[in-house]
Amino acid sequence: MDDSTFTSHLVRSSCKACRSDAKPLTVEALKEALTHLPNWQRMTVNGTEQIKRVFTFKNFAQAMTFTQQVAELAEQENHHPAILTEWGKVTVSWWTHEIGGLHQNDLICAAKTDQIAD
Ligand SMILES: C[C@H](O)[C@H](O)[C@H]1CNC2=NC(N)=NC(=O)C2=N1
Repeated sequence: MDDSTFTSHLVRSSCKACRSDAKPLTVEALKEALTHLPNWQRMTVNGTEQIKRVFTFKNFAQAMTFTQQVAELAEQENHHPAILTEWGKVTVSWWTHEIGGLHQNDLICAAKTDQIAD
């Protein structure tokens, strides 16, 4: 599957309400997904797997506008990231609190975050 087919499927999806017994992404599914979302990096924070991307901007105001757009996405999807807004730079991290790890919802939100930045 090419990148745009994979990511346009994610962008057209919506987050599902996630319970603590929801299935985390398998290692293979995550690896495959990240080949199509190449700007996102896996990382582990206090034992929790997350995906993170740094977005760059010309100034603080543009970084803040993007931050607000990501906040609106989070409210629409009822799925919420960690966001660090700095001068010219916004760091967005997605993971699923309910399962303490990565879920399909995080891929959907990563693809939608990319779309906001494009
Ligand atoms: C009760 C409410 O639906 C949940 O707390 C939602 C809200 N936003 C969320 N955001 C994220 N990233 N993970 C969650 O598990 C989550 N759960």
